[in-house]
Amino acid sequence: MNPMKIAVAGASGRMGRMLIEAIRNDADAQLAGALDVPGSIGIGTDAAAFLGHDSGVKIASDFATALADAQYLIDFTRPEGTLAHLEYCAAHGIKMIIGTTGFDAAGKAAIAAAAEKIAIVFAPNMSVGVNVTMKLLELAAKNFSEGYDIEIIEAHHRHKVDAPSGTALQMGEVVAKALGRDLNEVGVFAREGVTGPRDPSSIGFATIRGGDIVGDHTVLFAGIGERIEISHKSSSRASYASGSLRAARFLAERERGLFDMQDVLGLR
Ligand SMILES: NC(=O)C1=CN([C@@H]2O[C@H](COP(=O)(O)OP(=O)(O)OC[C@H]3O[C@@H](n4cnc5c(N)ncnc54)[C@H](OP(=O)(O)O)[C@@H]3O)[C@@H](O)[C@H]2O)C=CC1
Ligand SMILES: O=C(O)C1=N[C@H](C(=O)O)C[C@H](O)C1
Repeated sequence: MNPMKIAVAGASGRMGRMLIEAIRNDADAQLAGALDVPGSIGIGTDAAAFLGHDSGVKIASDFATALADAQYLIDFTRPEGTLAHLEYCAAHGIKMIIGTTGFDAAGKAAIAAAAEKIAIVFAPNMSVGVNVTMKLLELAAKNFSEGYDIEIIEAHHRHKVDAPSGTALQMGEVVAKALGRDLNEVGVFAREGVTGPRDPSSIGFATIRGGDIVGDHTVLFAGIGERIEISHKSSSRASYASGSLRAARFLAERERGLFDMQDVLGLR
């Protein structure tokens, strides 16, 4: 098999760098482009310079240069960036792996519309562990439908800009769906002052931001006389990068359509 020609958006970011390192270590993948915003610190430098390596790929800010040789774009940036890249990729037949979080409904609809033209994997968490945890949550929620209060607690590093995390929201959606509830109706995202007693159908969210926490998620099922906690903790971003490359391999045979990591991992 020829190596997959992969460009990375947000090349100077935490995930961008992790992806460039993962591509370098994967015999099936080749770094084919590196994209970042105008004015970003790495523009014009070699994309693998932080590894002390010369990849021959310079970080560029214009899409035509950065994506000229790319078959795939892996995008971990910001919603507005991803949506601009999406338009270009859909017009030029470049498949996308989207890890960015924090989209509103219109952004998600734009991704779904683009997937009629190109193949896309879009998931708030690319790690195998988190995606298996989603299945555990489905099972747990079905068995704790009465008498258990459900709260989702997530913790991330001080630089994270969106809350709750995309993963926490997906966990809430999985649990709500298993219980026949709508997260838009039962999600509680803030509590302060005299809140009154807890609505038993609610799903609460709590967010912690600090230091260099990579990403912790816990779903708490609190009953009378017992508590069940299902937790996942990331200690490195490597699992997100390896999951992204697995997603690219999954897209190799697909021309169009919207997929997530449950599809990639055969968990659906
Ligand atoms: N799905 C998953 O498994 C995971 C998802 N994420 C998500 O990925 C995203 C990025 O996370 P992280 O790498 O930590 O963030 P960083 O801030 O470290 O990196 C973001 C990168 O995107 C660039 N960028 C910023 N704004 C724009 C824009 N408008 N258009 C294009 N590029 C832009 C930044 O450039 P500059 O530095 O110059 O501003 C930077 O290179 C977040 O949404 C996060 O939640 C993170 C980890 C795992
Ligand atoms: O910003 C991060 O770091 C992470 N973001 C993703 C999210 O919002 O769920 C995934 C992971 O938790 C790390």
